[in-house]
Amino acid sequence: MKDLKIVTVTLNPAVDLTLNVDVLRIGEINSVSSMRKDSGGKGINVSKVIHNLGMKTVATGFIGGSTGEWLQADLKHKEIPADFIKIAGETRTNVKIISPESETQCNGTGPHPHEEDLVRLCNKIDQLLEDGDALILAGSVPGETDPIVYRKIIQSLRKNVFIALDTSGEALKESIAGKPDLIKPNEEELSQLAGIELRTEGEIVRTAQELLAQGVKHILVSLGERGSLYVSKQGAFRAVTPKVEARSTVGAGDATLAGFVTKYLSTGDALASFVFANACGVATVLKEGSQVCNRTEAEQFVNQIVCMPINGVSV
Ligand SMILES: Nc1ncnc2c1ncn2[C@@H]1O[C@H](COP(=O)(O)OP(=O)(O)O)[C@@H](O)[C@H]1O
Ligand SMILES: O=P(O)(O)OC[C@H]1O[C@](O)(COP(=O)(O)O)[C@@H](O)[C@@H]1O
Repeated sequence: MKDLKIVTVTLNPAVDLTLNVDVLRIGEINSVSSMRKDSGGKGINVSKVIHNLGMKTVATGFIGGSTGEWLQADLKHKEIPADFIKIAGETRTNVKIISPESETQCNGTGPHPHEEDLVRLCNKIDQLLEDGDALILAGSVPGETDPIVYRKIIQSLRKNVFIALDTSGEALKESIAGKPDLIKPNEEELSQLAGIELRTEGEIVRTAQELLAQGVKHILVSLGERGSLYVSKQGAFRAVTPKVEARSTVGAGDATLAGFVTKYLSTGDALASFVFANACGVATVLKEGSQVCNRTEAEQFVNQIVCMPINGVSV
């Protein structure tokens, strides 16, 4: 069989600076007990997981300035294939403050690409992909960039590939018409897309079914420590994850997406992919900072994920 590959696109990468504090007091001087610096941004994290799972991946997108250089060097050190486009401006730094009670995130805006940078990116994606591969578009849209950007990228594709999208707000809304094969919103992102607060499992499933009608084939809604929901033509399913002592949930959504697409591309089994996705998510919350799971860590959780069909969806 051909060696399939997953290309990830991060329009707005970040260096994640994680500060661990024993107590966080807003408006006061806080002591940092430990800190770490990781390369981050959604597509980049997805590529890290795919690489750890043993599948071929290439990370692309936009980087800028010395922060971008650091990020690229870090990926090189981790032997993760990367092929980024340099743009003007400085790649952002996202600060995560973790205390025993809370996780606070301060994320930057990031430099925005010009129209010609986008053309270069679309050409690069086309060069990197072959028929049968997968493309994962993940993360926020930088600065003043038009939120239609992901739809434009999808529409520029000349290869027959599986397309997964993980973004939020206007960018998610504008991308649905591009008919990505899979989306992975969390509960809040799906509520924003629906324009109402989704309070019950039934409401989430019904919203997902409306998206199916609009051409999205797989909807994976992550619910943090409550696991996730999966909706496709096969039906609606719930996965419950085991209770663990989370060190940092940063990157858990990215690991979930990577787990699903990696398994789905190699097996075509959507439910096994859904279970594996959750196993990757749980295994990642046990890691400090923006570190992600490897295959052994994820596989340890597969048998502990309880996956069941959702029958008789109630409001
Ligand atoms: N505290 C937790 N305990 C166990 N599993 C978790 C926890 N937080 C997240 N997960 C797992 O990781 C997945 C993705 O996490 P989530 O926080 O929903 O993603 P996102 O970062 O995109 O909002 C969840 O669906 C679940 O499987
Ligand atoms: O692109 P966005 O939505 O601003 O998010 C960027 C942040 O998301 C992360 O990729 C983590 O994402 P998840 O916690 O959703 O998996 C961080 O590495 C990064 O700082």
